[in-house]
Amino acid sequence: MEPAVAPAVHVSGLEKRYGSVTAVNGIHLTVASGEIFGLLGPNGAGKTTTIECIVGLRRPTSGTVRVLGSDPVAERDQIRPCVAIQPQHSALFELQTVEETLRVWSSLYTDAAGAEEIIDRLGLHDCRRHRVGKLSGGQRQRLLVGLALISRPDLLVLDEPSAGMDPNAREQLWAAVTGHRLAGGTVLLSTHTMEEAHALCDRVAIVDGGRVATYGAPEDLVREHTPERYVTFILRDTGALDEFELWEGVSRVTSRPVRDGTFVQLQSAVPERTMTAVLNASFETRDVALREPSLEEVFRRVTGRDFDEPGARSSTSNASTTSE
Ligand SMILES: Nc1ncnc2c1ncn2[C@@H]1O[C@H](COP(=O)(O)OP(=O)(O)OP(=O)(O)O)[C@@H](O)[C@H]1O
Repeated sequence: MEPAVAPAVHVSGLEKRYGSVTAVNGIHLTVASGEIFGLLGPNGAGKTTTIECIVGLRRPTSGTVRVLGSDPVAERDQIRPCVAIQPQHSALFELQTVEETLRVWSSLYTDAAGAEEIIDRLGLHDCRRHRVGKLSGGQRQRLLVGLALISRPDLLVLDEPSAGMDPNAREQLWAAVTGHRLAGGTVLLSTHTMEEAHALCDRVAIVDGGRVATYGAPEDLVREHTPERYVTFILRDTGALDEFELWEGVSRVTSRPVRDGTFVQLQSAVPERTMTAVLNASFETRDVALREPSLEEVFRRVTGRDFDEPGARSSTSNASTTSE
């Protein structure tokens, strides 16, 4: 019989308090070997603290953390060769070039990835001879992720890796993360963007107020928590807005002004019927579409508030971020 493989990460009842502040309030989660697992939550949800406890940088106030079967604080030396987290900016020498930095870090490990491999994987060709102090935020962020990849860790841990990246840089980062999983590695990352969680993660834990509100595969979470669909359209005349709430199956109406009318979103239990009603209505509409719900709706269902409310943040700009 095959020996049982320990999960990459197992967290049970994790609590972390800083004086009177409870940053993490009883988190339970398991990251399976070989998956990309995301901690998704707004500012201050407790993601960084959870990650710091997982990599052994902080000692939990209570609860259990196991990484590759070991206690990350008491058995730090055991997990150190197998786990990598992206370093802080302060670990870099501003006057070294990207290439020099990668070569130096690569020389610290046996069987490390070389500078060329990391430059390729993170798309750092254009800035390979730039001094670290002159890099843009996105380039520096990719370099930091590249440094975490150098030791070919079994578990790669990334805290908000795409912060400050433009869409191209983010695509390269995502390809590097997926490539690490394809090579047999496990990835645990935190993010505050729904889009990143959906595009990249096999499973996500939605973290809010120091707790996991729910977790699972993004598609499963959407299916489980948001059985309704959305009909969206541009309405020329807002006079009709009040009547939508009275329509059969419509449970939520959101709208926001756009250049030549009002963007309307109807949450409906009978979306096809709602769509037909919109198309056949007497008022003028355009761009009528049926839309699947996203993790944003899941967040609202499980926490009772919008992801982009004060105290939360969201960088998504798609149509689902409507205001009422
Ligand atoms: N060293 C600390 N001392 C006191 N409070 C802290 C400390 N670190 C974090 N906190 C508080 O704990 C809570 C959780 O913070 P944490 O950084 O873990 O959240 P996060 O989800 O990573 O958010 P962010 O995206 O802003 O980093 C916040 O209220 C934060 O202010």
